[in-house]
Amino acid sequence: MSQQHIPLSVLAEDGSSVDGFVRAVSPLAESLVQILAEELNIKFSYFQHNCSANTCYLRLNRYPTCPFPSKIVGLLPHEDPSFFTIVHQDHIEGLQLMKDGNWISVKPNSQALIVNIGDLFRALSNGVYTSVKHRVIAAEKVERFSVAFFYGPSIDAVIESYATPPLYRKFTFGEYQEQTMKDLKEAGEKVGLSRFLL
Ligand SMILES: O=C(O)CCC(=O)C(=O)O
Ligand SMILES: [Fe+2]
Repeated sequence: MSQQHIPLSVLAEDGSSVDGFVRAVSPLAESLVQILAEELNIKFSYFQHNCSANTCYLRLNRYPTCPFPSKIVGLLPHEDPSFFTIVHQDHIEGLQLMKDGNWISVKPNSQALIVNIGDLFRALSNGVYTSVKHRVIAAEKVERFSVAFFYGPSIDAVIESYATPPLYRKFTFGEYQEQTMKDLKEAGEKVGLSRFLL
């Protein structure tokens, strides 16, 4: 597969479809974060302080056709490292979610958006919101595209469980990213939030 990461701050307001997507999804992300934060009594100012067009980004995913779809995964199983992610997929099946130990296929719908809670909201909400493990399977005959909008903070943002007793120790987003890189290098996979369990 190929991926392109674009920080929102470098997107030109050029009327392109990527620009249009960001302009439609950014206010949606702001509304969602207000609703999710209010449920937990977390102040919206926390997100206003830590998240901006310099810290949120788009990922453009392209999954080329694959002659051995049963042997090759399009995108490896992972939880997103953001507060949450808003995904727009095309009409090709491929995205799967882990539920009760089984992979469940998400019915493709190019008229709908998918919202995935990421590890940071899981930690902040003390596990009330759950980051769902997902992957993308490869397809033999058709190419697939998706766009993911990652609502995340700056590297110095402090992530602290809002409830007591906390399930996770306090950490910065920078620490989380460093740990992820280390795990990818040493263990070959992302271990994720369980590294920060108390
Ligand atoms: O392609 C998809 O449907 C999901 C993409 C995704 O999970 C990601 O970019 O993190
Ligand atoms: Fe993802």
